[in-house]
Amino acid sequence: MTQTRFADSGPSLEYAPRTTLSDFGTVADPAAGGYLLGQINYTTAAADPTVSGTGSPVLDLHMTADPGDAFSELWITRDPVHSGTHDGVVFAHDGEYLLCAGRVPQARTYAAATEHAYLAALNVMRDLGYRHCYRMWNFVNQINAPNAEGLETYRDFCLGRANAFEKTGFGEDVMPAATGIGSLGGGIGFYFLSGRSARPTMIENPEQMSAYHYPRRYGPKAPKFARAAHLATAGSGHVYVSGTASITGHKTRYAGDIVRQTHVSLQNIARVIGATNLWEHGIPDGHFLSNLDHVKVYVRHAEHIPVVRQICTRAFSTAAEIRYLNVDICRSDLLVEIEGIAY
Ligand SMILES: O=C(O)C1=C[C@@H](O)[C@H](O)C=C1
Ligand SMILES: CC(=O)C(=O)O
Repeated sequence: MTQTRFADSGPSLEYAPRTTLSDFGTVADPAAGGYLLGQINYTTAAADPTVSGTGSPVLDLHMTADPGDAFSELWITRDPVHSGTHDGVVFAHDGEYLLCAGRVPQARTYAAATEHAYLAALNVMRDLGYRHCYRMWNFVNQINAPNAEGLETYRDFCLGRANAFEKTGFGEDVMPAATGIGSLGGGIGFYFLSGRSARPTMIENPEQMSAYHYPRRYGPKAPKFARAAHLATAGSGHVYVSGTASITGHKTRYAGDIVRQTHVSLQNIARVIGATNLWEHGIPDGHFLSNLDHVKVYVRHAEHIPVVRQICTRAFSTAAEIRYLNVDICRSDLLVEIEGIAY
């Protein structure tokens, strides 16, 4: 696959859907100048995706055991949305952006069902003309456990995803940013953001091997995602940063050491969004960690959350929305993973 390095990100678009991490159950108010492209609930039980009474996709993810920690991620867009369903996938689009969401029910193995669900979502994007997918999220229950055939569930998921990408040619030029993280139940929930004319630029980290080049020791098919995706919108654009962990090259660093893993994760993010690296990718404006917002911090062990919170509070802006989630990470020796969006 050729890596897009100096992609023409095309004209600056006037807007891109913005999100907010609201208290659970909050619903966007069109009167407040926005339309709800999709609502993702990080909550205490998983459910199949639905289209709400007001015509927005809703996906419930089992991401917390405490109802008090549940929150909703609301993707707000500028124009009225049209919604629909196709083969288990729900979607909404506003003429420029599309959000689609799906779920693969709990199963003994996941590759075939993941491939089918991904193909449904990729077909929706293609058929509606939103070919430029720039961000994917995947929430995989029992992510480190062996499936019924002894293959780690994450690797099983990666196999199905890769097969869907290969069958459609998706990702051959521009790979989206992504997150692939554990959950507390509900099989595999996923949601994607895609644009019609917004051509994302995929961003890689020179300190890390591109995940899609990982050697076979990490699974039969490599994970398929970029370290970040830049969307050229008005101003400096948005940088969607993938889930980022304590990996340099292709190896996990500081196994067992939560403090050092947190610092390496933050260093990786700072490197990806920094001016030097973005310039290398043809993007003139760099960012700092203090520019990151809508941060999700995934921590394997609950007892580590206080120290991770202490480190992240110092690293990010006091204005940043940050949520901490106690879930498994896609490699059994990883203790923490961080994602966010730089505006
Ligand atoms: O497989 C993924 O999409 C993925 C896994 C983790 O490395 C991280 O969450 C980023 C993406
Ligand atoms: C495993 C992980 O977080 C990565 O591949 O970036």
